[in-house]
Amino acid sequence: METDTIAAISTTMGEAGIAVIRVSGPESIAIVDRLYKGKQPLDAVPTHTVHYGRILDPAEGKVLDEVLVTVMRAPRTFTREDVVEISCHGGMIPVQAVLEALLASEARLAEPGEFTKRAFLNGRIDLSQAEAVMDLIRSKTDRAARVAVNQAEGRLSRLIQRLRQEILESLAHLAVNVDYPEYDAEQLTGQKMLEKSRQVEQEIDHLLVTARQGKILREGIATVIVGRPNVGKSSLLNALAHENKAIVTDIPGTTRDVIEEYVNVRGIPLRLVDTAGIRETEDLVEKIGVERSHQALAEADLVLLLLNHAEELGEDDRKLLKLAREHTTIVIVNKTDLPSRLDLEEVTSLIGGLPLVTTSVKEEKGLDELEQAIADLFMEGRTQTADATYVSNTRHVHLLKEARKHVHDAIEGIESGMPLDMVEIDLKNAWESLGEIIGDAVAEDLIDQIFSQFCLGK
Ligand SMILES: Nc1nc2c(c(=O)[nH]1)N(C=O)[C@@H](CNc1ccc(C(=O)N[C@@H](CCC(=O)O)C(=O)O)cc1)CN2
Ligand SMILES: Nc1nc2c(ncn2[C@@H]2O[C@H](COP(=O)(O)OP(=O)(O)OP(=O)(O)O)[C@@H](O)[C@H]2O)c(=O)[nH]1
Ligand SMILES: [K+]
Ligand SMILES: [Mg+2]
Repeated sequence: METDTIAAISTTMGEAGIAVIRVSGPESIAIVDRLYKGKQPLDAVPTHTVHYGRILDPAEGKVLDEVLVTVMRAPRTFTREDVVEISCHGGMIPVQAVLEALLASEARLAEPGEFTKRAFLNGRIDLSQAEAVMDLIRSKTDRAARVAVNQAEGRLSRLIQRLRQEILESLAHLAVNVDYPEYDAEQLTGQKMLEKSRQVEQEIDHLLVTARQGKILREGIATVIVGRPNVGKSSLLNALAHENKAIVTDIPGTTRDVIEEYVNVRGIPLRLVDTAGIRETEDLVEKIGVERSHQALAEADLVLLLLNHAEELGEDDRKLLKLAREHTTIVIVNKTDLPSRLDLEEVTSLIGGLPLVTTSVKEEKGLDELEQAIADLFMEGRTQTADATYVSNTRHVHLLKEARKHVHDAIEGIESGMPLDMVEIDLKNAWESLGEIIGDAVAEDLIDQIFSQFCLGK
């Protein structure tokens, strides 16, 4: 149990309607009470009640802010410690002044994530739930937020606990077998362990399948728009972003550098990159832009390759098409509002099996089809249920893979007739790897590292 009392501003810095300072720890009520002037002292009020009053400068007695104070006594609080929240008028001066008065009065400034860390250390939530709180703050789409909320409420934790329980049951069979060999023949024990282990392996596999989608939900799909100058790349970025983010002109070579924008396509976050049109060029600035385009292409998860419906296929197009076939690419024939000069048959033969969409960004045609093509590629055609349990955290994915390997070793061990006490080691290892996901017996420095990634006041 921590003994010091921590305080931090828990709302966004800057001008706002109100700002909340959170104080947690054994002295939180006493510390705030020394600065607070209201109808009654805070140590006399019932728990989970809100009180109007003023915060005074302890030295000079001048009013720092008019506030509402919420008093919540342990253990029914966010941290399971005594918590006091002070709602100040928004605006940095009064909030900072109140915080400074608290710090001058025995409270310590909280480290990033320290409130949530205390909730974890005091056993209110486990590690994967704490990590989900952070994911929730950072989520960029509704769907990502929903996944994080589910995880914060302990859905992944319960699944992991169930898997660990299944492994424990296998181990228990073994223990019975060792203690009372006449009770259960070794072969029968092996058979039961095999069944259970296969089941666990399958469930871990299920979870790992969700990991790819989980990563997409968290980080977004690195998507690059490429194509010859003037095919409409920047126009497409603007259309997908529903905003004029990139400069569009009829002059080829308008985009000189890489432009990045987060867009949300049917709940899938794309980290969309507009690039300089790719062509052989002598212009130095443009040349650098073109090189960056090539680099963006190399790093992309998804390539949107634009061709011009109103122009014949050029050498640059052919080169790009060849490159694109090495990536996950959607070929887009743009400017279909203009008369056709593009040989679509040739395009079809050059792109192999790549999906092809025709658009007129100018007339806002074909954009739905494009969005559908993107969704098809990345949601693998499956409808997303809101209640699916996703793994989205790289630390969790790594540990699940580790656990899967141990379980697999156990299965192979049983199948090849290895002594069961050897198999026992593999299963114990699997049990431990799974335990690390929920923070069972993880090293202190890892915990510090995880929580330090949180924002201040969380
Ligand atoms: N003002 C304020 N709003 C907030 C938070 C906060 O700390 N303060 N939260 C902070 O992130 C989130 C809400 N999360 C919370 C989670 C648990 C408890 C809590 O007190 N849990 C106790 C009591 C539950 C009960 O009474 O039923 C517990 O679980 O023991 C409070 C907030 C979002 N909004
Ligand atoms: N007719 C027609 N014009 C379009 C369409 N899409 C874009 N344009 C026009 O084509 C011109 C070039 O568009 P941009 O979006 O700047 O093209 P870009 O590929 O980003 O060009 P660079 O950055 O110069 O490589 C602009 O005048 C756009 O208005 C379309 O579907 N039909
Ligand atoms: K242009
Ligand atoms: Mg452009």
